[in-house]
Amino acid sequence: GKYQLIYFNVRGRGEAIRTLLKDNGIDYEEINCGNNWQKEWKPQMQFGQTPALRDNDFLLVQSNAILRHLARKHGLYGDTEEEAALIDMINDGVEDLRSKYVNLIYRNYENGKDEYIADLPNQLQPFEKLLSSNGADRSGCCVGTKCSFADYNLSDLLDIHVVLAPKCLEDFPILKAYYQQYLARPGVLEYRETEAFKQRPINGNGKQ
Ligand SMILES: N[C@@H](CCC(=O)N[C@@H](CS(=O)(=O)O)C(=O)NCC(=O)O)C(=O)O
Repeated sequence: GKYQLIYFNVRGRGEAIRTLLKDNGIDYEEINCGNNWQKEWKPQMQFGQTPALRDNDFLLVQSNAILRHLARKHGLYGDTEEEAALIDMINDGVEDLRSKYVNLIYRNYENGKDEYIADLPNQLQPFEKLLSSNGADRSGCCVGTKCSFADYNLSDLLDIHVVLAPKCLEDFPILKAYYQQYLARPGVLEYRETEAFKQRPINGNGKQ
């Protein structure tokens, strides 16, 4: 049956999942759990949190576990064990920066934004270096020559940081080209032109 993505109407930790599904032509149903979160949805979730993916009668939470589950099922996890390990490594690096971003947005935006943006080059440099060794600026793939789930997560991370700090990729030509390759993917381009994408806030508190 069809997958169901259960999340709030925000990009947040769901957008990499949505873009992976859309770009790979994988049909899914979007369920907005914001309407009755506390009573109906939160109690069903293993950690009381969302996003969640329902795969028939299998319910999975944790955004990175969802990305990996879809990657295993749909061939988006590299071609060798080493590639899979590098994809995991990069995705974990994305998670580290995403967690810092989430903390800024929800707990320290007014006082922490300038310092966060000043430190952003230090956070992006490792990705620039990692992607400079395999032609990711041309292929759009952070590992090997085929897109993986980490590409959707890393590209979404760059996407939300370009909103926060528009010039943040100016000193990172590889990352900038890699991000442009992502935006030019037919499936991504098409999805980003939908009203569903355009009207969806990045975060739940209106800050970006
Ligand atoms: N580690 C989890 C974090 C999930 C999480 O923090 N979810 C938030 C929503 S969001 O921050 O991802 O937008 C949530 O369910 N909050 C509601 C609640 O905790 O009751 C993941 O990666 O999925």
